[in-house]
Amino acid sequence: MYISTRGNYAKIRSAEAIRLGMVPEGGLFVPEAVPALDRAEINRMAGQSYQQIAQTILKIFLDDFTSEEIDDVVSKSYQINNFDHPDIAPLVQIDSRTFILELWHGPTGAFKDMALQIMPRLLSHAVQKTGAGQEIIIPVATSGDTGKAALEGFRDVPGVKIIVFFPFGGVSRVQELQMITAAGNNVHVVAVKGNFDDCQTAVKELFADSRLNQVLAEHNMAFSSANSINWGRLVPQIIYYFWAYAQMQKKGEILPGEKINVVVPTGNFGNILAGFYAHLMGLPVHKFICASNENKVLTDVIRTGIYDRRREFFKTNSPSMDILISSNFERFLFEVNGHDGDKITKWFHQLHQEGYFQVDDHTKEKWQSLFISDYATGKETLAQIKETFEKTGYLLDPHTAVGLNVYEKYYRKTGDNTKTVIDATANPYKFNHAVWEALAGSRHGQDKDEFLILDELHRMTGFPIHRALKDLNKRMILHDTIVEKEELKETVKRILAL
Ligand SMILES: N[C@@H](CCOP(=O)(O)O)C(=O)O
Repeated sequence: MYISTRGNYAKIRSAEAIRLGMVPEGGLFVPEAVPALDRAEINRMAGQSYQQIAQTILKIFLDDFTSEEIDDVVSKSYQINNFDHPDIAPLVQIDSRTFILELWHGPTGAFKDMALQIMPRLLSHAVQKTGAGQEIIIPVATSGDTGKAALEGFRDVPGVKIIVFFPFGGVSRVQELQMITAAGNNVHVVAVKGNFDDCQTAVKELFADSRLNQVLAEHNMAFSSANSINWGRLVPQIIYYFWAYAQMQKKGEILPGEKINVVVPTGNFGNILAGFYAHLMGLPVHKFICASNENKVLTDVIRTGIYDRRREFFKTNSPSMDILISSNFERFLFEVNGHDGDKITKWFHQLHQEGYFQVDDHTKEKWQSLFISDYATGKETLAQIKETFEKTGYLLDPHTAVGLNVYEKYYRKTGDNTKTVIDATANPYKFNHAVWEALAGSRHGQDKDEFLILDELHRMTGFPIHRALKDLNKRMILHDTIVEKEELKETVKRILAL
């Protein structure tokens, strides 16, 4: 069963949680209890395919779906037409202790595809199961990657309309083009004069607006979410942590039961939280290393227990992590403080009203031996891309470079030789200007055409061009709406003709 992090909603089954997206009154759905996998089952995964591991994990969490339904969605989602690598998420070794988990082989070149290729199928089943029969409206807030992955995943899905809001000027040109050229008879893309937090806050307000939800219901519509606030987005992300562990075991890099480190560059805390759920299920993890860019609200809260968003918002060269209000930290706090919904309600109310909260020492102690946090500046990010390429021939995107940079700092400080998996969250060619600046050592490329740079980078590095980016500059612009951040609700009403 699924419960609300704020204790303000009845227990529901997974299909209902996925259909609703988030708790309408505020709060996120989480499993009432996290099921444990026994050691033998985790060891068996070393001989299994990505699809088999996916089936195991999904069946545990989505037990109101039939086994046939899960098998069907898994085989349709994680297949070679959707992912350009037979491993789905290949694990690449770059030195004796460091392994890069490439999560960007899906259709849009970002880790979001790992969940957004399967989630639309889960949502369609969820809608049928809950008998709601309404048209599902999915407002999405994105800092660049979720938007395109959701547009791709939900394109032409019957009974669904998707409206993506991205910060105008706050995403890379490739990310922007991927979204504004998105085809499909049910997709809308809107640029917002604001940052990601403005988009995400406004989207959450739509869910909480009872009058608007009533009007929607009168038109036989209902909101759901494709962001990681939806449990249906998060649960598929648990799979790849077990997969990575299984690959390490299979390659003989670790012994059964040996602990690994997991490094996650993260802004909305969803990706690292999925790893934490894997750990709660029994995945042997020594340290989770949470890596931020200059918007280091997560680094600070993990270190000090004080969540404070009253700070300057930086536009960085790892824009997908330009986030100060990290939705999934709420789920994390709920797990570590023993499901105390009252505390969560108090803290998140204070965050909303006053811009900060401080957790008690007891709560902070619960994560301090397991979680490490640090951040990389823009300059360090570029230097990491260059250094890694020169040393290993491996090309990092800026977000993955943030992860590796933070990990290297941790390694220098501790000498911890534990084998380490770093989530590679995006294809480097989604961020050509930053990668060019890193490798060429100058900002000259900033004024150059994005796709000329892409070609030059390709020539320089030999790194293959992701299929999603090949003819992106030749596609027609289909979405050109730009709105003020205060106009988001009106925009939704206009699109839906309410
Ligand atoms: N980094 C994300 C922000 C939204 O995160 P999500 O995991 O909640 O969808 C993005 O690229 O849009």
